[in-house]
Amino acid sequence: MNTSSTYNVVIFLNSTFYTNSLDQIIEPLISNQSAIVYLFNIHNQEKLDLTHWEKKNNNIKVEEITSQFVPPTLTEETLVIDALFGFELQHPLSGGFAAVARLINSSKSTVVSIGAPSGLFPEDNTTNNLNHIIKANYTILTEEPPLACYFDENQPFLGQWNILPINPKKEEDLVPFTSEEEVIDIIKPRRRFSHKGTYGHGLLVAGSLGMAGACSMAASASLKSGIGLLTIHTPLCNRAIHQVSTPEAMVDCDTNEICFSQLLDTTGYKAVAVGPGLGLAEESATALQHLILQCDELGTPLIIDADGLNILANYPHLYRNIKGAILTPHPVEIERLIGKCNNSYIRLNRAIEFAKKFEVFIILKDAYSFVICPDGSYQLNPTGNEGMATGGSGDVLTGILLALRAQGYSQEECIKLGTYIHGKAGDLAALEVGKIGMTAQDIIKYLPKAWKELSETALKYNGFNLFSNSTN
Ligand SMILES: NC(=O)C1=CN([C@@H]2O[C@H](COP(=O)(O)OP(=O)(O)OC[C@H]3O[C@@H](n4cnc5c(N)ncnc54)[C@H](O)[C@@H]3O)[C@@H](O)[C@H]2O)[C@@H](O)CC1
Ligand SMILES: Nc1ncnc2c1ncn2[C@@H]1O[C@H](COP(=O)(O)OP(=O)(O)O)[C@@H](O)[C@H]1O
Ligand SMILES: [K+]
Repeated sequence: MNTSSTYNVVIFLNSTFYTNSLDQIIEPLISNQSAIVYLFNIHNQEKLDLTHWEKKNNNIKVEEITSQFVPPTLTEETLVIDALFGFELQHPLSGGFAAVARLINSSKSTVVSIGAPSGLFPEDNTTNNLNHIIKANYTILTEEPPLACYFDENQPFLGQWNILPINPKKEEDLVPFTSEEEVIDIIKPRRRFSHKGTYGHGLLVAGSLGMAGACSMAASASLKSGIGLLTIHTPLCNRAIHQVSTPEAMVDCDTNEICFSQLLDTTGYKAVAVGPGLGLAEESATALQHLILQCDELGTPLIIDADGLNILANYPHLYRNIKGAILTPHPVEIERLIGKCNNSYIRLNRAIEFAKKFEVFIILKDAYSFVICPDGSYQLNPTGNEGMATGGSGDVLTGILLALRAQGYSQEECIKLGTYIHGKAGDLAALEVGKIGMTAQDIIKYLPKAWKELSETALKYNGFNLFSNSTN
């Protein structure tokens, strides 16, 4: 047998593999280079005969593997094509296939997986053997991505992935994403004869000594998302900061110099958001419990973020008092509520269980954020980018959500529209200033443009639902 070190391209091909990929993907990848195909004609399957293909391309040699095979030498220069398994696997790779995965993973070759990095399951990889999944540099998906593609821990297997939908999925099998059509149906126009009272008075309870910024960014984001009136409740030490940074907002100072401590009356507020930069002081924990009970009793729409969630996690008996609230945890914050999770799939499912059990709405924030409703349904948010991985981005989202709840949007409308516009503003910021240099303040800066573009699209495509949906 030839040693493969003489070949530029080494292909591991399974006979069950969708054969369209041969001419549509594999041939163009090989181009005119010398290539060897290790063809695994799997038991019980119809045999794949590549004799004709081999004859047509004289740079390609096909070697059928029936039992043992001498593993090829894979060098830094070799291009490895993994065309063994797509996303249909239900058991970890074993035997010879596991050995191939280990061989490829220990090499320095560039690896292109087709269909899936062989060995990866489409959703739940909890029972998988992670050492037996091929680590690709690039994956060419032959159908729309399953859930596993949106989880952080699977990216080392997938590498950079792209979709070439040779095998398009049925609508009902697609991972659900919030669409632009959906959000333009949600967004409401501003009435010509409206006033600040029309768009709600929101209360932002945020900030502490050293974290005026979190409060300030949430406040600015609210103000740039259409809120009618905004009151900031914050410790005394930050009063001057907010009066200067957001003069449009009123500042209601806590009696405590450095942290949130007062028992608040939420009467008169259309919505309350609590948490950004709040800190974890004991006084704040007491005041937060009171605030949660108040909102529950008065039915005040509530958004809980950041340290609000961190404090809440210490008082599980209060979970039954947050019915109808919106929670906006990042992965570390949600685990304080639902316990440590071994992977993103478990985390998502436990978050869904939590949403169902306590009838709350959750935005599980990450590179792809999940918006989860109490009926257990969820959607992924399609907007946003890695430039948003910077302190304060989440505080901006909280501000947006407060503005939307104050304006009367329902929780479901609010989480879908809010995450969408947050990511869109981030995308506009990235377009203008780039992903490295952008900050949370740039997301705020581009919020008005994001709202403008989305409103114009809404007006163009559905006349803004002027008659069915407007605030009056
Ligand atoms: N300028 C300011 O005043 C700022 C204040 N902040 C406030 O600081 C307080 C603490 O919040 P933190 O979130 O920093 O602290 P946490 O202790 O909740 O979480 C911090 C850890 O979570 C990790 N993490 C975050 N997102 C993750 C993801 N998607 N996947 C995996 N790991 C992830 C981070 O790497 C970090 O190690 C909050 O009240 C927050 O509002 C922050 O928002 C940053 C800016
Ligand atoms: N890589 C990324 N791609 C898209 N969005 C991101 C990315 N990283 C962070 N984000 C978004 O930025 C926000 C970060 O929130 P969070 O972690 O609470 O930040 P902070 O506490 O600093 O305000 C979330 O909305 C998250 O979805
Ligand atoms: K594959």
